[in-house]
Amino acid sequence: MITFRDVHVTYPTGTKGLDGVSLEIPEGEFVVVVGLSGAGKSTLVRAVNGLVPVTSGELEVNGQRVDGARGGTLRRLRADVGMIFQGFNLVTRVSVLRNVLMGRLSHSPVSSLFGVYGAADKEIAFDALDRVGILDKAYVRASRLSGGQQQRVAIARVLAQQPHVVLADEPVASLDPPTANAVMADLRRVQRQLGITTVVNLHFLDLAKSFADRIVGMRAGRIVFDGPAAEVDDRVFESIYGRSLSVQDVSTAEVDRLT
Ligand SMILES: Nc1ncnc2c1ncn2[C@@H]1O[C@H](COP(=O)(O)OP(=O)(O)OP(=O)(O)O)[C@@H](O)[C@H]1O
Repeated sequence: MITFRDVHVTYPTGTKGLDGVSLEIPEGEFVVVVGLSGAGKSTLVRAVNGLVPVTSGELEVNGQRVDGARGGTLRRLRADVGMIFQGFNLVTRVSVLRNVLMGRLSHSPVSSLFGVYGAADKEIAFDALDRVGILDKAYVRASRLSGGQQQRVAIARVLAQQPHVVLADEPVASLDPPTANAVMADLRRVQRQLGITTVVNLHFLDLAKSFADRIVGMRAGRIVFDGPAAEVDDRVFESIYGRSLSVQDVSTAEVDRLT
């Protein structure tokens, strides 16, 4: 369970990232956050693992307060919250397996410091690779994989971490539309299999509607819509984006389907 209670984030520049956000995300839900650039989507997601400090209000993850957490408390929290980034953040000069094993760092810090992982850690890493369909790439250098495959490695690394919460900040923004769809389908499938609470920022509304249980719409640091994906119609779209739907708001795959 993730709970925001009247959370404000003000950056040192004075810009408001979040302006009084209250939100409850129950365990096992798949939530997609949408909104214009600068609406506060990344700030919302990054606040959950303390990457962005909360200025005021309360933020709790599985009963643990994130606001004000530091040191060991923050490390324990981050061990339980996996993060997937737009740019994959892999170490591309080493193998896929080594990258996935990095997800075990918070569980076996001493042995992994020396690059030695136990059989149990390797089994977890192989299982994670299998879940995203790239087990055959385990010994391939990460740099040799396509963007979609690299993001699957990043998903496998997060799964190897065995977190209760996964955060994904624009995870498919650098992929072409069919690959973006396939990677979202992988993320959604493993999320359902393992019941991990997942919060994803997405740019395209059709992707958000296809994969979300629930959509949170943001505008100027505030939540302007919160409901099931099926309830997002043109009126809701306008409340989030301040204008009607245009061709730039849907992925190429959706444009093809509509024309
Ligand atoms: N490190 C920072 N320092 C100062 N201002 C920031 C910082 N990060 C974000 N902001 C500002 O906070 C507001 C919310 O930004 P945020 O990145 O959360 O929006 P977003 O909806 O994720 O946008 P995008 O889709 O472009 O990533 C914006 O006005 C942004 O310029």
